[in-house]
Amino acid sequence: MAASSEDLRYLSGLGNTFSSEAVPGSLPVTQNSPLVCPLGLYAEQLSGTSFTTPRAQNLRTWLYRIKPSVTHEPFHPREPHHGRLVGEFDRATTVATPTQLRWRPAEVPQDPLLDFIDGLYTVCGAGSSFLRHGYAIHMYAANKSMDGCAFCNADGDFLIVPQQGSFRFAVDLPDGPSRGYVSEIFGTHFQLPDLGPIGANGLASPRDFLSPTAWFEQAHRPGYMIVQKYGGELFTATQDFSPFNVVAWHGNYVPFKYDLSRFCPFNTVLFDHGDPSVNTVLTAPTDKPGVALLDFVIFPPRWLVAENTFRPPYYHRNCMSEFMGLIYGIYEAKADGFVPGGASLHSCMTPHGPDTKTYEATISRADANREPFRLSGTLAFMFESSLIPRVCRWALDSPCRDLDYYQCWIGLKSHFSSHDKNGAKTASEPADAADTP
Ligand SMILES: O=C(O)Cc1cc(O)ccc1O
Ligand SMILES: [Fe+2]
Repeated sequence: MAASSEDLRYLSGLGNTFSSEAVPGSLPVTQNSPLVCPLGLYAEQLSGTSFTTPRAQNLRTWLYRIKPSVTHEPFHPREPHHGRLVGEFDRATTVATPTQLRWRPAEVPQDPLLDFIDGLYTVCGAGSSFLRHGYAIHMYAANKSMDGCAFCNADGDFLIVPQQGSFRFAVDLPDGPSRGYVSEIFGTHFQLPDLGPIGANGLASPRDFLSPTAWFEQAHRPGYMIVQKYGGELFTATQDFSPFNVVAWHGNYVPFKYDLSRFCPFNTVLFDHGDPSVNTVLTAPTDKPGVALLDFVIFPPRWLVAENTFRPPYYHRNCMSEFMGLIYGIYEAKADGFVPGGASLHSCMTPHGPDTKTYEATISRADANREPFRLSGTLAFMFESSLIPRVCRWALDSPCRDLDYYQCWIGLKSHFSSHDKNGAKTASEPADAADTP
């Protein structure tokens, strides 16, 4: 049995410490671990950071369960094992490539039936879940709800971006098939970015992050399967009850969901194209200030108003690596080939930017680019990391791979002329000394 959507209630606010009880009086009030918990529940602490992590980053939750998580048969490697998940990105498992990569969307299969776990496969990543440093980027296509089965991840935190369909955890598919993207971060957690000079408000607001309230099912469930992801591998163990048996809880280590349409974008209002960091929804920091293990950045509908400016993304090479996906619509830098459900990867220092069609259309519509323009009906995103990803062999060999991707820039022709019709300096005239880098 799953909770119907009417049963689902949420608590609002990222980073808050919450309390929730499904039965009045089920949450111990003056201590975490009483000799006997109210209503005969078991107390269980879930630690998301080391015990001694400084208070501002410390994450833990106290759960009051009908039976504790420990009550299960031994773990075994999961069978059948599709073996397309990676937790350590080394030469044995993955490939290094500076090539611009792009993939068409994976078909959501009719057959075989795949739930979220079987439909999940790693595309690329860096580091190691064992060393608690790094990340993995996965994609999934699923056509079946998880039934009598729950997923648990010992390796890291999942940030799931459904592109099609809807689901809830353990992944039920109430409206048919689903497809999407997952970033997984090892050894750290997502937080809201600092806002700097933007001030106290803007971008993603803490109150729009929703965490579920306590909810439980009590029935005897023989053969309930727990799938544990550990070191990039899957293990299963059975138990005779549902793990969704938390009658009460309190703490700040909680799952949350966020509706991207709530994002309040900021942008340049006079000239030039701002850097995409201004659209960061969540960031997973490293120890170096301003250097992310993984930023989740979006390119939402918004007004483009910059004057005398090439408004699409600029051509660039970035020491950060950029994995992109498209949820719906057309991405502003690619006239075609980058479609909803597809993906691209531009690794550290790999040149990229608008395709030829976008460049030519933009500069030939110079007048139109002086008018405010509402970019509508589109939502793209980027997972951006300071760690260079290695790519899974099956992703490189996938029939969805767009081997002609590079062609989208081959048509970029020289527009250079030594006589600038706007009267600016020409190539034959040396620049002023002060202008010389
Ligand atoms: O490469 C991309 O399309 C993402 C991106 C968008 C943008 O507006 C500026 C820089 C950047 O990397
Ligand atoms: Fe980029």
